[in-house]
Amino acid sequence: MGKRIVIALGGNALGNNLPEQMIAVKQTSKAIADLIEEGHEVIIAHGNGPQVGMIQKAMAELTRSDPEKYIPCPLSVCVAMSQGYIGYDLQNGLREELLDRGINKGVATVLTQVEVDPLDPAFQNPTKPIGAFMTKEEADKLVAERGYNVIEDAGRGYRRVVASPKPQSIIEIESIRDMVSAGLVVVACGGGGIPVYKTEGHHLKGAAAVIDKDFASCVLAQQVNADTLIILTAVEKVAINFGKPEEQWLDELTPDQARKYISEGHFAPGSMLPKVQAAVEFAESAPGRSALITLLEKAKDGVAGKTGTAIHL
Ligand SMILES: Nc1ncnc2c1ncn2[C@@H]1O[C@H](COP(=O)(O)OP(=O)(O)O)[C@@H](O)[C@H]1O
Ligand SMILES: NC(=O)OP(=O)(O)O
Repeated sequence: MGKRIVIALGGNALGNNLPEQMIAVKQTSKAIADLIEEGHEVIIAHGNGPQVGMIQKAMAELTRSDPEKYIPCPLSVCVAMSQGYIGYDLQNGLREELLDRGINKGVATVLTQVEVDPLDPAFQNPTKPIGAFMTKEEADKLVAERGYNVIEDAGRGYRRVVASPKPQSIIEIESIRDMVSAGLVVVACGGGGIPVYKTEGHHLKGAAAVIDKDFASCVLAQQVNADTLIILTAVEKVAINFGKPEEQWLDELTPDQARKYISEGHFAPGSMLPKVQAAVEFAESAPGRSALITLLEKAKDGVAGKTGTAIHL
């Protein structure tokens, strides 16, 4: 029987620049269409780290070129722009793949706002890497000239980091539910959602942040009452002792085992840790729910129970 599945797409599903994204989305669309063809209801969320960094950099250059003419573009607006153009590519990639298979299903992107707490301590402690990798010299220059926060990212180079508050609720959730019920394939909560908080009356104010898409996908999966949350990334399974000689790939994880491994430091912050945390939160949120972490191209096999790391009670 078909399941309701929320898919969270990682960086390898989208590539690092526009031409890479066009190619990557073709492969991504095949993996998603496989699940739709099997009768599953699919809701898609995705990351935006490289893309939102690129947009923010372009907008900042524009302001620097003529500050009178081009006022600074808030980070929340950059997130909205990233949702728009990633959704555009996903809509077209999926539309084509589904039509090629004789499946006539609408695909639609919802520009999604996600509520955050303006007092979330994450605003004082930027951790979310965005944009391209830099050399140490480039990073030092950005810190000195613009006061940006940068980190050294797992031996791969330096990246700018911004605040990443926890998602609380999805503003457009009713629209998303209605569209899913109407049989549409919905792309929602892109880039973790546009971070907003409530001010006076019904006004929503954009926040200078980028929400983690794994945590936002977990909230989305709960709020659409999904059966499964699938987090697609660049590894087939989750490992303990990752990258070490005693590395061990895991087929299954209970929330309690996951918490033990988290406390032992097996999952890297900013990469595998939020995925395992989101998977545990979803698996524990209601009876019968499970999460799966696997490779993009193994999604179909993962849902069939043949691979990936399944997280359930
Ligand atoms: N314990 C672990 N098991 C498996 N992969 C891990 C682990 N710790 C860190 N990783 C790394 O995390 C990566 C996934 O994180 P990331 O690249 O940030 O995700 P995304 O697909 O969302 O862009 C994997 O490709 C792997 O290199
Ligand atoms: N917003 C977000 O989590 O993006 P990445 O998955 O690209 O880091």
